[in-house]
Amino acid sequence: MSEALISLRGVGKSFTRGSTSVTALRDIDLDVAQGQVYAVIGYSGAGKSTLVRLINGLEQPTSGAVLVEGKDLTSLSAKEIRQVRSRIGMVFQQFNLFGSRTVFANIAYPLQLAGWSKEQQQKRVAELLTFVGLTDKAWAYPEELSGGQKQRIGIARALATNPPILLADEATSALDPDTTQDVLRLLRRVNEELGVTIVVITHEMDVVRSLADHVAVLDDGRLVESGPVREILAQPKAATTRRFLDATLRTRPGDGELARLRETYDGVLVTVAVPDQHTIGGLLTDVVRDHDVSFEIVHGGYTTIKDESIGTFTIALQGDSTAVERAVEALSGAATVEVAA
Ligand SMILES: Nc1ncnc2c1ncn2[C@@H]1O[C@H](COP(=O)(O)OP(=O)(O)OP(=O)(O)O)[C@@H](O)[C@H]1O
Repeated sequence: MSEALISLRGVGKSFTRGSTSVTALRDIDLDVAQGQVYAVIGYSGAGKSTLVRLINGLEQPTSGAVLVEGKDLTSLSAKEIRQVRSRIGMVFQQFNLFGSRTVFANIAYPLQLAGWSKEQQQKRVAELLTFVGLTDKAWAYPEELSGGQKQRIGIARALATNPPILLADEATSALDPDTTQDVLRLLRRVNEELGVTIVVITHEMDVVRSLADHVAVLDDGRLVESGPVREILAQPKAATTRRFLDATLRTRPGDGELARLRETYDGVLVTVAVPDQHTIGGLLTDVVRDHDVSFEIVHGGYTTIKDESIGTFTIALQGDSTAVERAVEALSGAATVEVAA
């Protein structure tokens, strides 16, 4: 049995409509370990919703296997799939609250379905309302709440029966930037304080940056890149990932910016990603001291990822070609380095 809480093994999914077939996912391998916040990012049509429906057992893959807590969903009965689904809390973009029920009744609903007693329900709903900071809204109706408050209630309801996994499908896409940050902070607490493993589906790199520790990038049904967020942000390999980053992080020069820098500055353009705020100065000082080169910082800055920051600086490195090569080698020993072609 794999150690991952969720595993996709060579998963493909096609839909057939009449004589045409659409392939939504191709040969996806993905492992989400217990305790992780794993983001799946992709543009519209990349296959994100299909992936969610496969993980929560609403659809079966055309090929490959989906495992949740070691159970292969492709080999389970409908009843067994329902049991697996009860281990996954769902949070939706449009909140999906019952408008005719109070906040209390919305959160109590899954408890009622699971057969909890009235007293147990009351105790659990009170705990959840405290956790999401909305004890004063127990008797309000969803229409009386702001979008952010609705999503807090959506999260409380998803957590009601203590599922070990939370699947958040574009959970902040309907919210403004400030409210988005509040909800992302709440999701982090869900992960850190309650130990819930979270899979976040999003089209926003900012969500990945503030919340996730791992990320997979989907493009046209393919998983084009995956790994720790810090590594992918520091050195994205796939063109799709770079597009996402160029749109959100101003610290990495895009192709147009690199062309402009090349016209403006002499020397070799080198982009250096450093792991924290205290590294770049010392690193560049050492390189200039040890090698016969000079430099100018021409682009870059710091970006916050969860509570840490990484710096990405583009420098124009000047000197003879051997010295520049050695300097790049020295930088590569201490940081992630990309030399512009
Ligand atoms: N039930 C279906 N029948 C036919 N085609 C489908 C079905 N569900 C999804 N698709 C197709 O599969 C591809 C991926 O769709 P999916 O909804 O998973 O993408 P997405 O990344 O979630 O996009 P969005 O962000 O726009 O929701 C699209 O080409 C879509 O048209």
